[in-house]
Amino acid sequence: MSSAEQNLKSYAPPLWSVALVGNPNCGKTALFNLLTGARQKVANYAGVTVERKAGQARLRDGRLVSVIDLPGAYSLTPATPDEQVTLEFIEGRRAGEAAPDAIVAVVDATNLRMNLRLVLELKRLGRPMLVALNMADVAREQGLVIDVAKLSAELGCAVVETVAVKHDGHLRLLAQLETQLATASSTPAAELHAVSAAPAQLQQEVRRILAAAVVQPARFQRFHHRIDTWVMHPVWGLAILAAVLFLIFQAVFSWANLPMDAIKAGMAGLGEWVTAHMAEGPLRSLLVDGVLAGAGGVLVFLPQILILFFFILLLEDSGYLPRAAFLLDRLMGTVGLSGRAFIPLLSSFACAIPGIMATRTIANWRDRLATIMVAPLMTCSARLPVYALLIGAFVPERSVGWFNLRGLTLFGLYVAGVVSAMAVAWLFKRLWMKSRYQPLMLELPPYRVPGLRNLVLGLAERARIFLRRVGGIIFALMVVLWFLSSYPAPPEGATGPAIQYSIAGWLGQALQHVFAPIGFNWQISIALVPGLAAREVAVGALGTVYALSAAGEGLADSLTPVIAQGWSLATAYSLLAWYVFAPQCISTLAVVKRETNSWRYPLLMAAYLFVLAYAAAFVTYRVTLWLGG
Ligand SMILES: Nc1nc2c(ncn2[C@@H]2O[C@H](COP(=O)(O)OP(=O)(O)OP(=O)(O)O)[C@@H](O)[C@H]2O)c(=O)[nH]1
Ligand SMILES: [Mg+2]
Repeated sequence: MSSAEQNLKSYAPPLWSVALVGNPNCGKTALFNLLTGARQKVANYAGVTVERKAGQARLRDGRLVSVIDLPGAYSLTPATPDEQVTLEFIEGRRAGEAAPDAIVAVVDATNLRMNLRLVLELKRLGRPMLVALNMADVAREQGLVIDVAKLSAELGCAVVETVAVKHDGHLRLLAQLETQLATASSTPAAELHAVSAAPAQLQQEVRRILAAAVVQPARFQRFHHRIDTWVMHPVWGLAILAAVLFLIFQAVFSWANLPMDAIKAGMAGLGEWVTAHMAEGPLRSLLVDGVLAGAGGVLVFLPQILILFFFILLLEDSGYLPRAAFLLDRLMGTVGLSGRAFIPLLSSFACAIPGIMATRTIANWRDRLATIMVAPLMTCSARLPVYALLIGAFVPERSVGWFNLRGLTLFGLYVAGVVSAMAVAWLFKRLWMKSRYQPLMLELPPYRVPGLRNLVLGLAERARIFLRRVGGIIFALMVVLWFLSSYPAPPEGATGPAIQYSIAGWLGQALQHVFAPIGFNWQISIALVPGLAAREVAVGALGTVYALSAAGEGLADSLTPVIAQGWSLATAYSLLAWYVFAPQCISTLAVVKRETNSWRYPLLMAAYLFVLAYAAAFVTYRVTLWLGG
């Protein structure tokens, strides 16, 4: 054992730590995932990571190293809140956190001209450093010849090639970390190159290094230029975008039938089995009416959610998204949103929480706030079960020309969310905070064939999150709701279903006064209460409430036919309209509080969304009734 190692042993914890620093979209997170086995989000556009994440990597000799993934930064002069995180962290200025022991500067080997500037800036900090020359595979394909030894000599630190999308693409980096760790305690801070921070001089230095260490291929015609003439065309581009989104919603309905039927049949079978094998009593009712009808009713929507995410992941990894942002920039500019808002808003289709966090890539505070305020109007995946349930019950399975009518309706609901977000943003900027339109500056990544590994991991992650919600918060709320719906038990000689005499029944009747004008019955009114915590709970809650209100015999084995018979079309449409707007997600409000650092904005958000929801449901209900619904 070397003396250096003994030295390290003697001050064992905290672990030796390295931070991954580099330009946006150079593959830091992909590398982080490889090194630590984490599953952080990787996607082909700038600004995916907005928070620092820590993990541990095991070196080949068994020692552990702490690895920190950071948001990408173009330079050490931060322009946006996410870049700020990076700078503060590597300088050790974040409260309660020590600066990393070494920096791994991750660079995109195919874009050294831009990436090396940051490396030179990092170098000036004088900290132990090594360079991971990532995307070595793509560089080789492009015919780029990089003399690693020369580059290392020029930069004055170790340089290793990595391929963050291959399972063994990080081995050289691991080996280098091991070497560096062995000498860590004996190495003084790296010697400083006399490089000035002035941008022009940095650029000159980069050019000099490139000339010495890199042989550019003779004219490389990027194939994405040819695709872009179509995809970014002002007319064809929009048509392609509309077609892509449209196809996704078609697929959500037409592909999901088979697996959904299978899950439904499984749940129904399980319910029958429990009913047959358990004595009648509260426990059986809890299992069948509470858990299976409630949480099981939500589980059915797993296939649709996975299909939606399959497409979102494909789009994210292909490099298409920033291009769509450019296409829509003008449109978004007219309502006062920045083109940079596109990706946060698109992420909000999955869930408003990462969407709101992604607004950290927007430098202008007013633009950022406007984006945060409208993010919950994007249809998050938790609304999908509610939409799907109501559409399944009220919209006939029919095709209109080439299209599936249900898919069409779903598409319409998503469009309603987007259009109202635009309208609210417009009003918001008009009434409250004017800021001038700023043209969009966004890096266009090269197109990439989406990696299977990333896709599979991403889907597994979504499934895990959904199942955890079903098994966690949804399950817990269902049990509470079952309890509230079953007790107190009905008095002797009561005739109606037991739930009418319970606490929940009583609550539902009271709330119905508020909701009657928009056409909600007492069952819906009850379901909205636990649905406040998380949207899809409302579906489970309806399952439980209806299972318990079907007195005795007619146990609702599936919710769809029950509501198809019991509700008017006007009620169903009104509930859909309510769901397009209502702020039924406590976690979203909590994140808004955190990101804006004040209670003012989440409260304002909740208020305006409730008013909007009530108004929209009211109008929808009245108009549908008037039309004879
Ligand atoms: N072919 C190839 N693709 C890579 C490699 N490393 C990363 N990618 C892809 O590059 C894209 C960006 O990867 P990320 O890991 O999200 O990049 P990042 O540096 O964390 O980006 P930000 O978080 O936005 O700063 C993804 O589409 C990855 O699949 C590589 O070595 N080779
Ligand atoms: Mg990242």
